[in-house]
Amino acid sequence: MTDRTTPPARRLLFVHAHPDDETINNGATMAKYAAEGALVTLVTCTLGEEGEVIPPELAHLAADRDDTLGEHRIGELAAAMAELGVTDHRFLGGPGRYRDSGMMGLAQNDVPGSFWQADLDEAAGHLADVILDVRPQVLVTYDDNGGYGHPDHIQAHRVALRGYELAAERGYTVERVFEICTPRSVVEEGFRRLAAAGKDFPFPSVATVDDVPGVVDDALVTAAVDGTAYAGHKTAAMRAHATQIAVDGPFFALSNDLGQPFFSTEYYRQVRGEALPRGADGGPAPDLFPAYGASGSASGPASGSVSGSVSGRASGSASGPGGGAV
Ligand SMILES: CC(=O)N[C@H]1[C@@H](O[C@@H]2[C@H](O)[C@H](O)[C@@H](O)[C@H](O)[C@H]2O)O[C@H](CO)[C@@H](O)[C@@H]1O
Ligand SMILES: [Zn+2]
Repeated sequence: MTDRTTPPARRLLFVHAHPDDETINNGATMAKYAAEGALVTLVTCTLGEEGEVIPPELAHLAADRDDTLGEHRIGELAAAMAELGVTDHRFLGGPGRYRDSGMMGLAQNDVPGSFWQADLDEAAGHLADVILDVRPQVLVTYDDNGGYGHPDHIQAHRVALRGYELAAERGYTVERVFEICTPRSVVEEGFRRLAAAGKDFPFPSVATVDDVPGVVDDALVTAAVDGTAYAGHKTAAMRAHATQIAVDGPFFALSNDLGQPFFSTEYYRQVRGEALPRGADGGPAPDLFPAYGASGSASGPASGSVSGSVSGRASGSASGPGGGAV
């Protein structure tokens, strides 16, 4: 239980699959809100035990060697959170409760105790406990494909939306739920920037737009959080996840060595709650909380709300439990 006599006015909950996803997807957003005095809570669903290992000197940590990568990534995550100024980070059901399921289609998907095999309501119940403890106004997770079809990302989405429902049944409704996304125009510009780097590009191979998770048409983007001022914090936090991420200038690569552009503005699509007002220019809102202009030009809650049943089956060969609506 969190002892908060007077919790910060603004409280956000991020639900992620592995240590590193929070920084890759929301590092600048988390640093921004933490710096502004909001309570930023991260729930990570696995320890990332099945990940690959970039530094050769740490290769022994891998699941098929010492199988101590999960423990090591707890330390990486703590270091990354320190860089972002995030002090409340938890593992769903406690460290090691749900094991990394590996990439879609691998045998690890079917291992008892893997997150992909989790009982949805049990896992979502753990998240609802956190929601009732923190009482966030904002919840952030992946889209129903987990961004790129990883089983733990898909399951994290399902657990997040089901946890939202269970918390509401227990008396607390999160005001707004957002899915992580990236507008197509931004991704394309990022790859143009990458191509312009030419021979100075630091990685042996280049990712493509299709390698970027959660790309959506620009019109579907609800909020764009400008974290430019926190780009250094995000970069440092990515470096803290040294077994998973290599950073070089404005680019980064995962263990697949596919260089991709780094973004310090991070994007969100609202899927639950009262519709967030558009930005002053009619574009995406600049904040995950409704702004009320000092001029009295209240841009308060727009009319209408966002709802829908969340469903989706994993892409790929594994047919994980808990498929269907959540
Ligand atoms: C960003 C992310 O979700 N990383 C996951 C992912 O890691 C990828 C996986 O090892 C793949 O085989 C590599 O080609 C790719 O470069 C990695 O990013 O899956 C891991 C296993 O489930 C997970 O631990 C890691 O956090
Ligand atoms: Zn992940």
